[in-house]
Amino acid sequence: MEQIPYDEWRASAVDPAFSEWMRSLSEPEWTAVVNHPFAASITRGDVPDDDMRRYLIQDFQFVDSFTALLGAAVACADSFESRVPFGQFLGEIATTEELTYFHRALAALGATPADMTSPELEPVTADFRALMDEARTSLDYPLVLAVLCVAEWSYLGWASRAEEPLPDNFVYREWVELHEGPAFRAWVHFLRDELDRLGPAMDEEGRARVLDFFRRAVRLELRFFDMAAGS
Ligand SMILES: Cc1ncc(CN)c(N)n1
Repeated sequence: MEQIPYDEWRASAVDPAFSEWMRSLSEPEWTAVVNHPFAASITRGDVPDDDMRRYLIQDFQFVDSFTALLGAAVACADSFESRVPFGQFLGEIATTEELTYFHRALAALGATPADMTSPELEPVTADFRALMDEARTSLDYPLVLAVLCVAEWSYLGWASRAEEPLPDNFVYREWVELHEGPAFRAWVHFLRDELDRLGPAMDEEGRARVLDFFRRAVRLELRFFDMAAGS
């Protein structure tokens, strides 16, 4: 999509938020992620076991780098008020998502301990980890935010399309619930608000850099679901 400078774009935008500028410039991939057939299949609970196992094994490796990236956000956020939500979410991910959900879901899907600790990384998983590591080692708060925001906002996008009743099988139901609901919405809201606060004060070059990380993350989200779907 053509890259319209933020200042020009916001003059006529319905929602002039910086995060919305980046999201709209990440089409058509953004819409392809939130409407991805694999994600829709999760919400219905009808992913074949082998595919769900492969996806979660790879995602556990994603979550490892994602957790490190949250730590970087605590370190490089520009105020105490901004550090706190990252610390809170870090605590949740380390208990709910990592320790509980992944272990139970992968056990239910027949994964071995080696699948969790040392699986062969799919190319997209390695590329996603490399992007998160690049953002983490930059310790550049807007870049860290861009990658975190894509990961969480896009997941809220597909998970909020789930129809009630959610699947009985906890592997699917809990994965949807982890990415939906008031607390997760507030978290995504916070990430977007932070970008919306910082973006307008940046110069064009700085914004282009944040946009580049945002777009790369969106493309990786799409490749990740494509990998999971075996396409
Ligand atoms: C690939 C991916 N992207 C995002 C999320 C949401 N934390 C995730 N678990 N995995």
